[in-house]
Amino acid sequence: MTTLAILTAAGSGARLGRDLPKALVDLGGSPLVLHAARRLVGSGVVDALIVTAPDGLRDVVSDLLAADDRITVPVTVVGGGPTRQASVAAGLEAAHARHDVVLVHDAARPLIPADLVQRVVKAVRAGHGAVVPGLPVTDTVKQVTPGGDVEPVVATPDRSVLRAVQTPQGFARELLVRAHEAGRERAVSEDLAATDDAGLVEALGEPVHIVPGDAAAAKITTERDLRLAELELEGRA
Ligand SMILES: Nc1ccn([C@@H]2O[C@H](COP(=O)(O)OP(=O)(O)OP(=O)(O)O)[C@@H](O)[C@H]2O)c(=O)n1
Ligand SMILES: C[C@](O)(CO)[C@H](O)COP(=O)(O)O
Repeated sequence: MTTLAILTAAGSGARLGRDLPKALVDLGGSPLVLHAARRLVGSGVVDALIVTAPDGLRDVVSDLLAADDRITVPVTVVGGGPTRQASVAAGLEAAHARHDVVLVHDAARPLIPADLVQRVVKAVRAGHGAVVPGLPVTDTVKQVTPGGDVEPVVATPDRSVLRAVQTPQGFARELLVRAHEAGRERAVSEDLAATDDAGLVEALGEPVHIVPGDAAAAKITTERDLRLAELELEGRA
């Protein structure tokens, strides 16, 4: 019974707008991918890592992880695909079948607390095949017909039943493999691809469960998010 984490780091970071891929952008002296890898390993419940790296940067990512003394589990670095879904699928293909639980985590969420990782793994090991951390939605949410500067509102969903989901998402390995195989055709383009792995499990008709998320696991998409992560790291958030 071992747990593998697939750490997605192959995105370009277009919305961050730096001249290097987002996973390699510095946060408090270390690149995002290293923060995320350290915290996954530091949780004590991850036995191996597979990292998806941008084209042409596999060696750079490999060397970074190999040089860090906090990365004490075996690491494999694979090339990513054109979408996050394709990158996770590439990671899964490289996964050894001995790992019965697989976490999928974004390098873009570098500051995950150990207890969040532990909570997800514990719920999968308790028998839930797909487990996702989520936070209550605090804004009122409107459903619109998108397009144009002024969009018509269609509905106001009841926010008490909504959760904003994060990573790491945890899965029984065979369920995640089945979900990616069934959704394979969607992985080619951003328009079709699932934005998270749990979505592929839902498409199979299999149950997905939510455990409490953590604000510290926020995703870095823009410069503002990076500034907030700096504050979080300094304990000032
Ligand atoms: N083809 C891709 C696209 C994304 N990711 C990873 O998936 C996570 C979530 O993606 P996102 O935050 O959207 O990252 P980017 O795609 O890099 O950002 P952007 O959309 O702004 O380019 C990130 O850790 C990113 O590295 C990946 O491994 N392979
Ligand atoms: C998987 C994810 O982190 C869950 O919130 C997120 O959907 C991935 O980010 P993206 O910007 O939608 O690719």
